[in-house]
Amino acid sequence: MTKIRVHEYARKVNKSSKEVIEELNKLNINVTNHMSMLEGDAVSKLDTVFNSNTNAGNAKTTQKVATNVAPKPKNTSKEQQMTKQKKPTNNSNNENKQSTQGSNKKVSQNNKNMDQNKKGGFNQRKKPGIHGGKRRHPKTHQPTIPATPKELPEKITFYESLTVAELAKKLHREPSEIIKKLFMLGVMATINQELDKDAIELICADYGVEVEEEVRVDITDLDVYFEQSAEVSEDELEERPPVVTIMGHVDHGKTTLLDSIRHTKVTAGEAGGITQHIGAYQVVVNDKKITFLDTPGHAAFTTMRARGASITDIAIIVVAADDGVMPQTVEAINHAKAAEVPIIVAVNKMDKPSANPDRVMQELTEHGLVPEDWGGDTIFVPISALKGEGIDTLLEMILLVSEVAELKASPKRSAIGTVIEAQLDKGRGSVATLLVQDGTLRIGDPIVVGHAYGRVRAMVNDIGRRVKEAGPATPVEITGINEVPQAGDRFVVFEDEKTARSVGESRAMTAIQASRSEKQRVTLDNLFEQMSQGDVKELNLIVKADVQGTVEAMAASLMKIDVEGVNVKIIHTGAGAITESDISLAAASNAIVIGFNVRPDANAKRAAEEEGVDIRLHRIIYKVIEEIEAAMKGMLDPEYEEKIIGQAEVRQTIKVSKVGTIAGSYVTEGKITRDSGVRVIRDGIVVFEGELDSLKRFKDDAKEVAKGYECGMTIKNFNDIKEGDIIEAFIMEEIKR
Ligand SMILES: Nc1nc2c(ncn2[C@@H]2O[C@H](COP(=O)(O)OP(=O)(O)OP(=O)(O)O)[C@@H](O)[C@H]2O)c(=O)[nH]1
Repeated sequence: MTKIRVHEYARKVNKSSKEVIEELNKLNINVTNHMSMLEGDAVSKLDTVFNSNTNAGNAKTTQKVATNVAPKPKNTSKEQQMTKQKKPTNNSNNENKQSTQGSNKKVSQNNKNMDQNKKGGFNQRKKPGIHGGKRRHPKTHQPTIPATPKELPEKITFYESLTVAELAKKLHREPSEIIKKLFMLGVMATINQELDKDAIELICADYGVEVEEEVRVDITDLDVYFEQSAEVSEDELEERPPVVTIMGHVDHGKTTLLDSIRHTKVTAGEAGGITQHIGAYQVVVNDKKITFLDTPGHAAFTTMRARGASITDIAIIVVAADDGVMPQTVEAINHAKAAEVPIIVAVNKMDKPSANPDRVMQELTEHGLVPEDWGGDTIFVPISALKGEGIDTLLEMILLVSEVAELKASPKRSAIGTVIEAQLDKGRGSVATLLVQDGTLRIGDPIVVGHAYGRVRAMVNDIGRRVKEAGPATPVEITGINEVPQAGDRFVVFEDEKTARSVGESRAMTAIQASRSEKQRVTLDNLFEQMSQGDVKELNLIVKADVQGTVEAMAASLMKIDVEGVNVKIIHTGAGAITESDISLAAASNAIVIGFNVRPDANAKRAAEEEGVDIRLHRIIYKVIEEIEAAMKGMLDPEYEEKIIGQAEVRQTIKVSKVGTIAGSYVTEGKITRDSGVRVIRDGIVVFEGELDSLKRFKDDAKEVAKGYECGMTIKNFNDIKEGDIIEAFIMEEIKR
C-alpha cells in the first residue's frame, strides 16, 4: 500500500489538512502535523470516511496499468506488424523507428528529437513509441496525447517524492507516457503511485531534464527561525543592548532595585514621567541601552527557559548585606548557571548598619562566585537600592559584561523574539509584550506568536509611547493577534499574512494534540537509550534531602559515579521538600530530581506530571547511587506490577505428616498456576502471603488448574489453612519501561 503525507491526501480528497487530521484523531490515529506520513491502513480508513477511494483506487489502477503496459508477446508482434505495414508510407516514421530501437537512453534522445520534430509540424502518430519504437498507434486510434506536446522543462524540482501524475505535469507529459517509460525501466507504476528520488532521477535523466530535490523546513517550527538568525553574516550584525534579569532571595530588594533603576534613568527627561508596566523596560546609560525584565525572580526566568526561551543575557543576583546568602539566593545562582548566563552580584542594603558585605562574599565563594578582588572573576557591586547608591556603578558593570559578551543582532532582518507577558484586554483584545531578540518589528507585520497569529496593529513602548518599529532587545506591547499567547512563547514575523495564518493555525492544531507529558525528557528509564542515541552526554541532577548534611553526602556520592560516556552534573541541591521551582529548573535543564527523605509538594507533583520530569524518591543513600549507576549502564532492574490471575475456595483441609496441610480447593475464578504467588484471605483479611509448595490435580502435579476444577494445594511455610479460606493467586508482571 502507498504511503502519503497528510497534506497530499487532503489535496486528493479536496479537504484541508486540518480536516484530515481531525478525522485521523477521531479514528484514534495520532497525527499532529500536515507533513506526517500516513500508512496504507490509515489511508484506507480515511477513504471510508471521506467516501473516497484513493487507496483502493491505487490498487485497481495498478492492475489496470499493469495489464495495459505489460506487452503480451502476441500483441507485440501484431503491433510490430502494424508498424511494419505503416513503414513504407512514411519516411520520417521510418527514421524514427530506427533511431528509437535500442537502449532507454535512446528513448530519451528520441523524445527530444520528437519534440523538435513536433515543432517542424510532424504528426503525433509519427512519434516514436515509448516502447522503444516498437509500438505504433493503429491508424484508427484517436490520439489522446495532445498533438503538440509542450517543450520539456530544463529543470524540475521536487520535495521527497512525486506521484506519477505530478511528475508528468512537471515534465509537461502525459502520465501514460511516464508510466510506459517507467515500465521500460523495469518499474511498474500507477498514476497515483509515489515515485522516490531514484525513480524521479531516472526518468528525468531519460528525458535529459535536470532535477533537484528541494530541502524544505517545517515552517511551523518557530525554532527554525531562531536557528537561522545564528546564520546571519557578520557584516549584517550590529551591537545590541543586553537583556538583564534580577534574581535573589525574598525581600533582598529586587523590586526596589528595579524601581530605583527605572526612576533614576527612565523618568529623567520624560514628560510627566509616565511609566507603564509592560513587563520590561529600557534605560540609557552612557548612550547605551540596557533592557531590564520587570519580573524579578528565577521562577519566571526558568519557566521561560523551560518553554525553550533564553532571553536573558546577564543575571543580577541581589543579596541583602544584612542577611547574607539564603536558600533562594542559591537557587537563583543555580538557575542562572544552568542557563549559562553571566552573573553580577549586587550586594544590597549597604546603608544598613548591620550590613556585612564580606560575609556575603565569603558565602558566595562557597557557591563558586569568587569576587575579582579575591582572584575570581565575579563582579560584586555594593549598592543601596533604597537610597539609589551604587546604581550607576552597577549599570556600568552591566555594560562591561555586555561588551565582553559581544551581543549582536541584525536589525535588517524580519523580527523574531519572545513573549514576556500577555493578557486579554476588554477593549483591545489580546495584548502581548514582546521582546524583539533579532530583527526589527514593524506595524503591519504579519506575525505568529506562539499559537496565535495576526498583524501587528499597534505598538506601544515601555514608556507608553506609540512606536512604529522596535529593534533588537526592545520590549514592546502589541495588539492585533487572535489569541493570548503565553510568556516564553516565541514570535516570528512572516512575509505575508496568509503564511502567518496557516502557520498559526497549524501550530494551534499541533498544540491541542501534543500532550506535554510526551516531551522526551530524560528519565532514569530512558537515560540509557538517550545516552546510546547520543542525545544525553551529561546527566543533570537536582538533589533535595531532609537536612543539609545529607544533601552534601548525597551530592558527593553521586559525583563519584563513574560510567563511561556520561557525566553526572548536579545543577542544584537544597534541604527541604521538592518544590515547583525545582521542577521547572529540572524541566528547563532536562534534569532528574532526586528526593532523599523528602517528598514533592502538591504543586511540584502536578508540575512534574505536566512536564514529564522524573522524580526519584529514596530513603537509603546507596540505593540512590545504585539506581543511577544502573540506569547509566542500561541495567535498571525491571519494574513489576502485581496481577491477580485467579481465586480458589478451600472446601476441605487434610493434614498429612511431613507434607503439612493440604487445602482441597475449588477454583472459582481465573486459574491457579504452580509458580503463582498466593494470598490466604479469611473474612476479607489477608492472613498470609507467600508461595505455593505444591499444586495437584488428584495425585498428579499440575502446572495450572483452571476455573471450575478442583485441586489440592500446599503453601510454603503456612499450615494454618481453614475451610472457607479464599486463596488468591497472583503473578508479578514486568512493566515495559
Ligand atoms: N535599608 C534598605 N532597605 C531596602 C533596600 N532595598 C530594599 N529594601 C527594603 O527591603 C524590603 C524588601 O524589598 P523588595 O524590593 O520588596 O524585595 P524583593 O526582593 O523584591 O522581595 P520579593 O518581591 O518579596 O521577593 C522593602 O521593605 C524595601 O524597602 C536597601 O537598599 N536598603
